[in-house]
Amino acid sequence: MKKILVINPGSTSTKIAYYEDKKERLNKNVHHETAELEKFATIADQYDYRLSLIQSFLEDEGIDFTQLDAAVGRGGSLPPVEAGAYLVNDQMIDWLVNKTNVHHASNLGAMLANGFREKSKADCIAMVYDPITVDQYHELARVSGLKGVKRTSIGHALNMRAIALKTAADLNKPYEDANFIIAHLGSGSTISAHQKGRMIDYSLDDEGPFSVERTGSLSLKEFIPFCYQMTQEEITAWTRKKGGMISYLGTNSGLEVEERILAGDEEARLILEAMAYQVAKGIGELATVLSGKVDQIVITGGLAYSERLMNWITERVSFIAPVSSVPGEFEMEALRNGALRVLTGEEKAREFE
Ligand SMILES: Nc1ncnc2c1ncn2[C@@H]1O[C@H](COP(=O)(O)OP(=O)(O)O)[C@@H](O)[C@H]1O
Ligand SMILES: CCCC(=O)OP(=O)(O)O
Repeated sequence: MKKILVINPGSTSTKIAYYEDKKERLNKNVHHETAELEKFATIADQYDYRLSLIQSFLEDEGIDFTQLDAAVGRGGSLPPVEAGAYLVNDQMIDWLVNKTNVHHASNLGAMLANGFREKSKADCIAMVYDPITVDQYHELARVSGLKGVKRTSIGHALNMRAIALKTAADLNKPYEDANFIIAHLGSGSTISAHQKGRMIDYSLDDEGPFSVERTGSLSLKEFIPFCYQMTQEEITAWTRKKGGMISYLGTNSGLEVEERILAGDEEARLILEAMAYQVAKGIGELATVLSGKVDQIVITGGLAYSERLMNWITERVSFIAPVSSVPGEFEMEALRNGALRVLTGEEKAREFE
């Protein structure tokens, strides 16, 4: 029996799960107070705080973390990498702490997994799976339109690949023979074009549709003047934490917006419908990347629970391919499955270099 601890750090919480083989023994979302996290200057500085909080939580739940076979974390902003498993090593931690310029909570995944590996038995491994920087872009997708400005593949690779594999299994078609468009709509959003088992292009929430907190694409001529009124940190926070739906409606909660629409709030309806409209445009754009050969369109993430949003998107894109939804995310299971495949020798974990 393989004992696996899964750690998925988010901006306001750390999801943790403990499995014995595929059996889930614990699955919890440990919430972090904003005031607590604001005390730390950087994401990496949150390490000790999150580690001890998770440890006390595991102790309270009677989970023995000294006998783990694997501690697996959501992979953060590594340099562009192939999909799959990566063992945590000193180079990886050095990159996430000192070198990356994408400061995202997932960067703590490798560090926290390593922290629990150090507390566990000698043969326990620490690894990450399908980090946010999985890069399978094809050559054309890398050209941005301005030399020197890169198009980078940074998104919800873990959940999108898990959903793609699930969809392929549901359709009884090998993933390597299938073409899908998978839209992850959570706090952030990524839409991905999967061609024969590879995510060859994305429509992201900093260059495609807006999400609940992020702006999506903006008119450069309208936006450039703002860049002269703020620091780089301020403008990054504004566009990534205070953009999109929250900038119009003051909330990042799709649930609250649904309630407002039910109560007759016309602005709430307009903005949610505009989000659906932009997501549909993103899907349409990626359908051209696949030359219209799309087996299935799948909407996932928390917003896929919204029937209203699903209907608005489906109305516009169902001419391309059948549309289905897998609400929520399957990141914990995907991390567990990756660790299990490595522990059983079905998949080889790469060394990060
Ligand atoms: N039934 C629902 N209707 C509308 N929005 C929902 C529903 N359930 C969850 N959401 C919204 O989904 C978003 C969170 O998605 P989620 O995938 O959990 O994000 P993350 O894991 O990135 O924080 C929130 O805006 C939340 O309010
Ligand atoms: C940075 C790409 C992945 C991402 O946006 O994740 P969250 O939505 O969890 O912030």
